[in-house]
Amino acid sequence: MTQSPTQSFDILFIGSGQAAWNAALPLAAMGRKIAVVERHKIAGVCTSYGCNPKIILDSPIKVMEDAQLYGGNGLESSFTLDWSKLMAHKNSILDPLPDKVEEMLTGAGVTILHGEAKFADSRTVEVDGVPYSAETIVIAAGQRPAALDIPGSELLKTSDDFLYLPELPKRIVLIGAGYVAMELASIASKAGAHVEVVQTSNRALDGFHQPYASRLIEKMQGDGVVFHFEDRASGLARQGEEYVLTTEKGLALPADLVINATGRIPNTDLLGLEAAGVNYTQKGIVVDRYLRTSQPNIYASGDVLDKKQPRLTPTSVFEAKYLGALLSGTIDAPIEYPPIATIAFTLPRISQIGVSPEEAEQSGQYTVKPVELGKQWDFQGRGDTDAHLTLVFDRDGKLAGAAAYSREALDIVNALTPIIALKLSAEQADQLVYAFPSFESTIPGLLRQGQAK
Ligand SMILES: Cc1cc2nc3c(=O)[nH]c(=O)nc-3n(C[C@H](O)[C@H](O)[C@H](O)COP(=O)(O)OP(=O)(O)OC[C@H]3O[C@@H](n4cnc5c(N)ncnc54)[C@H](O)[C@@H]3O)c2cc1C
Ligand SMILES: NC(=O)c1ccc[n+]([C@@H]2O[C@H](COP(=O)([O-])OP(=O)(O)OC[C@H]3O[C@@H](n4cnc5c(N)ncnc54)[C@H](O)[C@@H]3O)[C@@H](O)[C@H]2O)c1
Repeated sequence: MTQSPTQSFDILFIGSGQAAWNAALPLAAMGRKIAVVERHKIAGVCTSYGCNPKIILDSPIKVMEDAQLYGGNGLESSFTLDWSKLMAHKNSILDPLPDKVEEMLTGAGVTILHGEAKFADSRTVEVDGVPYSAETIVIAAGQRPAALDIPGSELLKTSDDFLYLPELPKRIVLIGAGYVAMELASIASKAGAHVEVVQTSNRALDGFHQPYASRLIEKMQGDGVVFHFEDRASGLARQGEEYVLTTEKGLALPADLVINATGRIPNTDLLGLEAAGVNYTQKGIVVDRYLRTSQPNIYASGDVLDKKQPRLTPTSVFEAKYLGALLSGTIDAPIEYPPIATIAFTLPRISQIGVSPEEAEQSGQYTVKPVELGKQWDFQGRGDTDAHLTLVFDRDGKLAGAAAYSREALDIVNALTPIIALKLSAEQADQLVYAFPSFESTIPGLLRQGQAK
């Protein structure tokens, strides 16, 4: 029997998430022969197991809490959250998206290969054992939840499971207090579950402005979330209908669901990177300033990279767009990352961009100005009375960073992003006429604080 010749492509992407399709699409539109390999759902984590399902589940919960803040002030609200209906609503919106993204890609001429990709050599990728060759290969394989090495670990669930729960369990224990654990704790507790958090250190949301993380912990404790700090999960067992999580300090926490949220690891282990000569560390694939790996025809983008930038969807999109331009020959310059806004979608939210107040204090090169947003009439009107903003100004008095604690922290950080990224001065901001009333309309006034001695 004659073997069919190996199909070849100009560029083959491993993974179909934001870090891949935002490059694959423009390159295909330019006439390049593109393949995208995906072993699971098309469009990756953000679409089905990350940002999108999380925010659909969070949104009505925020509406409930926002409305409750008007209690006694003209809006008497009483809501009932039906988790199963909310989950069905979320699924009805998001379940069709992978097919829609696949149609969009194939419509542009991209070949989708469903299966597990593994390098045979630096120009050949096997998909479920079938070889395909490509001149250029982009690794955009993302991350997955880290495993926890404790007895009974096979009983642990992850955020992937939480985001598809048909019913909300009565008692949930979350291991970890990073983005994933804090966001899920916020949703689950407000939706009616009893939530406990076991965390190794004495802090939550590492990397965020810690006074705000402490405020958030207090607020969540007030909502009934129980935090067990400076402790570690040591074992999980099933006892009849329930689970019991034991900890190193001797706690035995009964629960209906135990979620491991102790971090995410890069999907580098099954790729056969040695066969391709691609260097990587435990944190991900090593690239140069052109997102090129140790093998010159192989690039990488998104969460799978070993990088200092936050592993977020906007970072993956930025890298994919950069690669799209680089591989089409439109640009030849190294990647220059702008300041990247980040937010924990808790209630209230915590957001941050640019130089953090902690970095500013350490370097001594900046001025840090606190702003009591919660004392302003508009925040008081909405009941967002704990809202707070910390601004970081550089030596020229320009805004270099900001951290916000507020129900509106998303809008606040997005409003400040162009000011920081474009390094606008107070005088330039004076030329921006925003709609009023709004946080944006206060920005010129806030920027003048950078000039005050
Ligand atoms: C619970 C949760 C909430 C989040 N919320 C937010 C948020 O609110 N905002 C935000 O900005 N970010 C959020 N993130 C992070 C965001 O989802 C990621 O940064 C983003 O999805 C990264 O995109 P990517 O394309 O690099 O990787 P991914 O989306 O992980 O895509 C990689 C793809 O590669 C595939 N793959 C891996 N190995 C192979 C292989 N060998 N063969 C074939 N296919 C393979 C995977 O199946 C996957 O589909 C969240 C993450 C989680 C887990
Ligand atoms: N809003 C967003 O943008 C968003 C939301 C969710 C996830 N994400 C992305 O996903 C990534 C992963 O988030 P994550 O929360 O899984 O990881 P993380 O690294 O942010 O947090 C993990 C937490 O687990 C704790 N921990 C580690 N081992 C432990 C143990 N044995 N017992 C108890 N606690 C332990 C750590 O101290 C840390 O607090 C984030 O870095 C981010 O890039 C982003």
